[in-house]
Amino acid sequence: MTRQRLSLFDTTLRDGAQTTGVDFSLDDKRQIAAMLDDLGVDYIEGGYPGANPLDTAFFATRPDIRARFAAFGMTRRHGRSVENDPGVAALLDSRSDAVVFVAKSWDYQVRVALRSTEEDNLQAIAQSVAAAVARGKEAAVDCEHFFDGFKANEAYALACAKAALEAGARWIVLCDTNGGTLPHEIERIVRRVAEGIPGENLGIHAHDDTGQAVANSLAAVRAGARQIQGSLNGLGERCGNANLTTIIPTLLLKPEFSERFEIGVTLEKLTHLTRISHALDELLNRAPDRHAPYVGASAFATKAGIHASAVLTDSRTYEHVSPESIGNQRRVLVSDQAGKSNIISELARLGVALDKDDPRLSRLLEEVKLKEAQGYAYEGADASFFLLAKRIMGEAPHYFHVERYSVAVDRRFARNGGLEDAGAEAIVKLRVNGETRISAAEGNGPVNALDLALRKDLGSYQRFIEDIKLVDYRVRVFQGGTDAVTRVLVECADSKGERWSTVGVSANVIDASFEALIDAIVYKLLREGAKGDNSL
Ligand SMILES: CC(=O)SCCNC(=O)CCNC(=O)[C@H](O)C(C)(C)COP(=O)(O)OP(=O)(O)OC[C@H]1O[C@@H](n2cnc3c(N)ncnc32)[C@H](O)[C@@H]1OP(=O)(O)O
Ligand SMILES: CC(=O)C(=O)O
Repeated sequence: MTRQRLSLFDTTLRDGAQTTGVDFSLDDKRQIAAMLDDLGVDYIEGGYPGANPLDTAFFATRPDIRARFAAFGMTRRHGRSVENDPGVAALLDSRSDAVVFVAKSWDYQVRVALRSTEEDNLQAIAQSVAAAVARGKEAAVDCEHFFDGFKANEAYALACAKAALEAGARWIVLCDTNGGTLPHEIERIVRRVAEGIPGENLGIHAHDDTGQAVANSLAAVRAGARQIQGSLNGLGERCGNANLTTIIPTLLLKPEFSERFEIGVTLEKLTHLTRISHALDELLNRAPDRHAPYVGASAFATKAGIHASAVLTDSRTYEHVSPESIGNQRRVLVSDQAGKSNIISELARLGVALDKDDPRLSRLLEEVKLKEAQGYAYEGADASFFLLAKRIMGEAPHYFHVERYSVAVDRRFARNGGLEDAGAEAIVKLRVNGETRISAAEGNGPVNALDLALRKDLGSYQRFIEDIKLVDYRVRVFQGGTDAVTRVLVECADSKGERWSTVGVSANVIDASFEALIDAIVYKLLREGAKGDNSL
């Protein structure tokens, strides 16, 4: 069976710029366009030239991309001619390959939002499209509010779409602008539209206000639409747009679509998708969504023991596609939901072999469950889990012994009550290499001071820990009330690029932090192959 071509239209840089909290720079736009182009989308909508200086500058030089570069903007305004509309002129003058006109297709919106007439709106669509085509641009029309408009006045919504097609638009994009339409409605309406407008001219632009933008896009494809608009990581106005990071793997990996359609993204490029999704978050300074379909860190993470046992026998038992196909990874987590299979798998990842019949494995599993009941969480603290395993296996050397530590917090206030100075001092007394050493340090807070004092003088072990950097510190208080227990997670890195996480638990946040910091150092010493101190 010959497969039909589906066009992918990315609007990360236009509708994505309408996301709350997202503020692209020119350089961000250039980098994202390059990533999208490399991925293989067909169109990159760069923004709205003429609406703001950033987008105008972005369209003043065409980025060096293979994809079609699309400029977005309104049809000519009510009461103006196309020739005399600066907004239309900015679109036509931009260095774009395609122009996407947004046009109302709901008669109520024409009257209320545009304060125009139905007839004038039809003319604005036709005249704007014709002007773009006359300038040698490919034209598309985003029929705003199409589905609500269709339900209210089917004839007028269709007339808007037809006016665009007859004026020469390549794509008539049906927009679920308010995002309230459901998949079965989308499928029914697109089928009806496709009776008068060829499917190869129809696109879908869905918003996620009912959490179904992806389902709505796929429903439109089933009904005949041949272009999908969407964005990376589902960025977009309000709840976002259809998430291309979910749609692309679905089109390539699910036979219902992969057997009927082809897209510009290859299976090889699909293996870059997880990296691209995370790179976008990195640019936006956002934490990646761990639970994102396909690309999230938890998308192929198995926590339950029953699942882990089966996944390790045959991954297809609990995975709908292979994580490698999207460049993601399988993770088998250690927690209170774990069985021996989880433990064996995580130990193997950490380079430790332990047989299923080894009694130390049962002891380790019991200890994990006991500790988790006290508040420890090994799922995000692989180094502490490694140390726990090594201690139970009798393979954890003693390096040093902390006799005591103390921390003082210093706050000085000005006469007007404002904070004048703030800091903390810590003292750590420990035995190492047969000697007692006392180290003091100042820090910007108690944990910082403690960390610096602890790592100031570890005798012969100092050279192994010089390059440790504390890169993340997270505190969670749970159980609530006066019996609250504090869990601290610490993430460290070294100059080799290794990262490891440790956990500490106590009623006291400083004690919990101290425990996590000690684990972080001991883990590094163990990984570096440092010999234990026999004098302890
Ligand atoms: C569904 C969507 O996501 S559409 C995309 C929305 N994106 C944006 O709006 C982001 C960029 N927008 C902007 O920077 C500004 O809104 C601009 C520069 C485009 C326009 O700014 P202003 O001239 O100050 O107008 P304002 O934003 O207040 O109102 C929009 C105007 O466009 C008119 N308009 C809206 N849609 C259309 C349309 N499809 N065709 C013609 N005119 C339209 C409105 O009637 C209103 O007209 P008015 O100024 O006579 O009242
Ligand atoms: C065009 C657009 O972004 C919408 O109708 O939602």
